[in-house]
Amino acid sequence: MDIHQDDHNETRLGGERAGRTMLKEVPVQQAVGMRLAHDLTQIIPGQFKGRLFKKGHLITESDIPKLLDIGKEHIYTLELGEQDLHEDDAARRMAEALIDESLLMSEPHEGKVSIQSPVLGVAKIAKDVVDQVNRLGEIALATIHHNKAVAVGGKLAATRVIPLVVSKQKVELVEQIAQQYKRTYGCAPISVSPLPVRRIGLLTTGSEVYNGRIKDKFGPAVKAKLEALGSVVAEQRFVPDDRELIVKEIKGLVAEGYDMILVTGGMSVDPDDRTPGAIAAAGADIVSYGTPMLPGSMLLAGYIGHTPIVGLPGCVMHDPYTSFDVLLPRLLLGERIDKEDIVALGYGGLL
Ligand SMILES: Nc1nc2c(c(=O)[nH]1)N[C@H]1C(S)=C(S)[C@@H](COP(=O)(O)OP(=O)(O)OC[C@H]3O[C@@H](n4cnc5c(N)ncnc54)[C@H](O)[C@@H]3O)O[C@H]1N2
Ligand code: MOO
Repeated sequence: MDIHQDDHNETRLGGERAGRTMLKEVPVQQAVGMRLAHDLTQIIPGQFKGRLFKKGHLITESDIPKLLDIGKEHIYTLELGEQDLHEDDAARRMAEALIDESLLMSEPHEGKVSIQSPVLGVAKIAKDVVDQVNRLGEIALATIHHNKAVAVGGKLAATRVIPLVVSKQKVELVEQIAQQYKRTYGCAPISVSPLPVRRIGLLTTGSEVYNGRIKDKFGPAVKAKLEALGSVVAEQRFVPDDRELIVKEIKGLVAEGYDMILVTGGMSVDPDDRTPGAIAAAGADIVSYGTPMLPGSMLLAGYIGHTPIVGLPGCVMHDPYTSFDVLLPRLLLGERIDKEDIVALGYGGLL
């Protein structure tokens, strides 16, 4: 947007357009009785970052030292042109256009509108749309990653324009991009798929655990990860490092009709690591043994019929974020994982 300085204290936004916005700079000492044109921010590192004064605040004599303390020697008075939008309204309109109507939208705060999830779910974010919108310039649309789990009230996205005032036309372009996406895909570019409650069958391998030499640490770790996503371990069984016994118990868990089977331990290169072979022998279609993500490289993902089966390597027991944690939200939604999903883990997958 063009900004033309008309004289010492008046700024015109929008060049020669009709209905242009007039911004006037007023020294704070002369601003008593005027209203602020936008939220004003204070930052005290380590202590405070936020709104000190709200848009529309009526300036009083006692505000003057506070304004000077945050470096404001002038304030703007604003006459909004009919072809322009204030940053608060632009942020609000962009958010309304882009999000599913079930999502929670904040009031503008320092020009920013935040979008939160009303449910425990999985973020569904159209990256192409986010890129298209941000390519327009003067706009910030920030989101979390597609397919990330999000808690109730968890942040999904935020919108803001860069200048105080932006042309309506630019916001209309955002609305058109969002409309086009909705027409093509039948859903908003930013939405959440609620996580259903799934019942999981867990098989823990390892003779050292089975024989009581050490206490099981996999069970509690896997239970915590599933519970955080609203699902439950319905049953945990234990087996020593014996291929035939592992195959038998996998088949037993499948017969119980659980939504997903997880098999822990024995996933790497030792002669006692029997789990990948046993999963194959139990009749699984293997999508991938191994993922290009560290931690979680020795994970196996496959299906027995429609039931996902995942071999979990040792790291899942102690690392908070592994390839399992990336795939888990989609597995719980019932989305089919394919080889390309595994391939995609490599870029950015070194933690
Ligand atoms: N030479 C190589 N070494 C390792 C490789 C490799 O490719 N070459 N891969 C590494 C990766 S990655 C992982 S992850 C680990 C472990 O993988 P495993 O799934 O085979 O784990 P285990 O050998 O069965 O056990 C490792 C460790 O964890 C303890 N464990 C296993 N299950 C339980 C349980 N339920 N509760 C408590 N503790 C458990 C086990 O006793 C071992 O101490 O291999 C790397 N090494
Ligand atoms: O499967 Mo390992 O987890 O990369 O540590």
